[in-house]
Amino acid sequence: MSATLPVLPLAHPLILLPTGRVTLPVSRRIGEALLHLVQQSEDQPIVAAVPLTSPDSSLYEWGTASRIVRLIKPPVRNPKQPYLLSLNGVTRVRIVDDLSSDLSSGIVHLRVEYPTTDGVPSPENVMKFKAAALKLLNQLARDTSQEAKRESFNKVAALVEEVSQVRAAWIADVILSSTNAEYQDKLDFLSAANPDDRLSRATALFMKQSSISEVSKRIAQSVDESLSKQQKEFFLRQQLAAIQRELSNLQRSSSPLTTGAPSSPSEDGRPRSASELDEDQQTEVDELADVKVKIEAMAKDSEERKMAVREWKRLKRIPQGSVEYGVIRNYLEWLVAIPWPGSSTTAPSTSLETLRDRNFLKKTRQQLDADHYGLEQIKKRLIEYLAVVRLKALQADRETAERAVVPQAVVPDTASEDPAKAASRRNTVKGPILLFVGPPGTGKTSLGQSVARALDRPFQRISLGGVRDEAEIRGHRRTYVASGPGSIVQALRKAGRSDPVILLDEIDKIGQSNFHGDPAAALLEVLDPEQNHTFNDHYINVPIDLSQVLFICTSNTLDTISAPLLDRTEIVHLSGYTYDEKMHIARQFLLPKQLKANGLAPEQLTLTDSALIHIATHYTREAGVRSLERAIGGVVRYKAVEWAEHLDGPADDAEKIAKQYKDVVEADELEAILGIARWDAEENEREERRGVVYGLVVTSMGEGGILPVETIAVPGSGQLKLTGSLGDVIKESGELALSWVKRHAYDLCITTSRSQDPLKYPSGINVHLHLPSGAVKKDGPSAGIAMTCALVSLLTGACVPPNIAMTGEITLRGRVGAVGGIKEKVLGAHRANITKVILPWTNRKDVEHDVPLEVRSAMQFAFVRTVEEALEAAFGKGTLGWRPKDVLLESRL
Ligand SMILES: Nc1ncnc2c1ncn2[C@@H]1O[C@H](COP(=O)(O)OP(=O)(O)OP(=O)(O)O)[C@@H](O)[C@H]1O
Repeated sequence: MSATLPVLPLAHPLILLPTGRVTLPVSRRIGEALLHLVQQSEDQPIVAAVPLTSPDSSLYEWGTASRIVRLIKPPVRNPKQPYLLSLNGVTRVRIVDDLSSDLSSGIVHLRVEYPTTDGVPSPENVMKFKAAALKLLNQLARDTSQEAKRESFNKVAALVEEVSQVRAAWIADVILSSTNAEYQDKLDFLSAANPDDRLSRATALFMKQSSISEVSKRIAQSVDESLSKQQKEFFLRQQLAAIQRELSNLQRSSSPLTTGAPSSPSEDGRPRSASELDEDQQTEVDELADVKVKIEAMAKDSEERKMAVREWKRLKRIPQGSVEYGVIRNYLEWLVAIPWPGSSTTAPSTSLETLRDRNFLKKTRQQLDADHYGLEQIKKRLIEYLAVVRLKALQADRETAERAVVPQAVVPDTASEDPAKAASRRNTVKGPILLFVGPPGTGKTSLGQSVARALDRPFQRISLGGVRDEAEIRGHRRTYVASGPGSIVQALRKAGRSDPVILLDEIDKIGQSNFHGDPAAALLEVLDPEQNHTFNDHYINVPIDLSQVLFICTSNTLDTISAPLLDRTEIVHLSGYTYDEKMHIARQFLLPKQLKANGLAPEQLTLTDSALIHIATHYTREAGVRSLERAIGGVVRYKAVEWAEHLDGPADDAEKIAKQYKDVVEADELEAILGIARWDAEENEREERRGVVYGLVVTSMGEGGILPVETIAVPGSGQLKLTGSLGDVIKESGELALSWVKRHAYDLCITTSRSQDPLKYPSGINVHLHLPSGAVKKDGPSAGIAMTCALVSLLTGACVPPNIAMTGEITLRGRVGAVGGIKEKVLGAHRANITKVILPWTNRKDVEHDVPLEVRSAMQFAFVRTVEEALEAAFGKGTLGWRPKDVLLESRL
């Protein structure tokens, strides 16, 4: 039978077998011709899909009559895209026309012949075909890892088994059209129209396919084998190392005479390796053995143990030289180094014993007194705190003991215990978290150390100043190159116990949330008793229980600490020392410490009281004692050199007497030893000037001091200019002060009528108000009265003496409101030789409670309620010429 069919050439190496299906892109021209065809015919039109045997050759003699099942036009917005054509192969056709027809002009119509493809193949051929097909299909099903594929192979296999003799050739077409046989084989198969012929070709092809897949499997297997050989080698090497270790142990224990081996143990008692080249290998083995022991010591069924075992197994599988090996080993070393509470290698806690001691509080007091002078309030607070810690620990201990006594059946299962309850039980061991706030050098860190000593726990300090990256606290994930755990885990490892005292230094300087995460939030998790029993370090990746750790925080100021963090702490203020306290600290602690550090005996150097006070007043001006310690250190070092020269000096008696060593340092020698006193110059500079008044401040370091408020008048039109890195609040204080002064300019006799603006009368001026140290940021409302006094001084010409300093917020109505940091400010003023301070009336109690008597008695205090009272206290009674009160106006107001 023959017919004329439109011929679709299939680009090399595409081929469509009967029963197969293909989707291919076709050019616009062919697409349009096919579309025309589709539109013309009622049914799915038939085309002859004929392969091109090579990219530029003519048509193959055989093709497949196929139905067009779908033709997709390119989208309108992109007409250059090809058409998409889906064909379904129906039956073989042979072209009986000219095979070299010109195909470039689009679809050509050629005469084709339908060969007789039906007929029953011989049973022998069918049997062979079935066997080959089943073998291949089973093999394919076995080798594939995809479940769906396996199922479809099995289905086809079932079909093959059941297929009748008549349909056998058809199923050969089905299988071949979906397996990836070679192109040439498929072409041959296409040309086989006779069923017997088709079956025998298919059988040969299937056999070829299954032998190919067998060979490739064998290759894969041999690759696998060679890999496991590497692993085998690794294990053998490990065993070899172990055998070598045992052998050298044997050698060591037997006498050198009998063995004749020159083996001597090394200093640490380990056998010395035969060659130094083996030393590394030996330590490696020892270290790994150590890790193993520690893993075995971990609590059974604990998370950390599971993780360690898993990683250990992985380590053993990996070749020793690989990068991954190093990473896992490093991780394991960290994991086992953490003092896990349940591990038998973790140092046992002695603190419970210490807490049980009846004299615990007495001893603690003695410890605190031995380490620090003064600080009565703080020591009292610490004793209270430690008493609470003790009570709670003992209570928790009692509860545990009771739980152990109750028969097993009644004891609630800990695993099924409510986690909240478990947490609260854990929390009972702890008190609140202490936060020491104060200027540098006031003993915050050393108080933390004293607490650790009193509790007999290891002490670790983590400095948080400048920590911008969350990973510094929490560690980097293991996927990072050179990752490691965060500072908390490092501190725990160094402490070696699960209950150390950890001092988180300078929490006010921790970075805020940024693209490196939020370090403050990580810290919050560390400190929060609700969360910290499952602290998650990114590197370790096993929850770590921090509930036994006693955290103490220090900071210089409270301003930059986030509210949630503050909320979790109990604040203890250390405001700084008076001169008297500094003298005692210097004599009892700093001088002996420096003498010891510099190799002098106490009898070899004495500093007179006047010398010590001179150092404290003229060479240092700080709330704490760190500079004082440094200056004393300077004096001691100077004398140490003199002493050394004296010892090494000439033997000649006369000269020796001339170079006599003097063991006392007087105040007048200090200039020769320490240089010119820094603070002398500043004091001399302070003078009485129009428009300048001294305010009281607390710096960002928490240290009190004085700060001049300077004002000048420049020609202008009544503007106020504020400079000195001022924040919004302090700027508003400046404007408030000016408004008050303008409002009272007439009363202060600055203007001659109420309607006149003092900045415009008698001539136009601008006022420039500046707070020096321009680079330091300043803010807050407490400079209100100082600014008002400075403006009044500028506009009236009256001056405030330089020994007066003041602080206080003002309101628009002229009231003076309370401010904070009174103790720091007054102590700072005292250090700066201020003799009179003006403070808000409402801060009276702060002075009485907080300021030491020694300072109170050395200074004069003026507590004021209104700006008028402040002006009177600053300028002196009667200095400012107040106009008699305008009774009428006041009553109208
Ligand atoms: N009351 C005191 N008695 C004895 N020594 C003290 C006292 N206060 C501070 N010191 C000593 O002063 C030195 C500085 O103290 P420390 O390092 O504790 O200061 P700090 O407040 O932690 O400072 P920073 O805020 O800068 O960390 C230490 O050598 C400490 O022993």
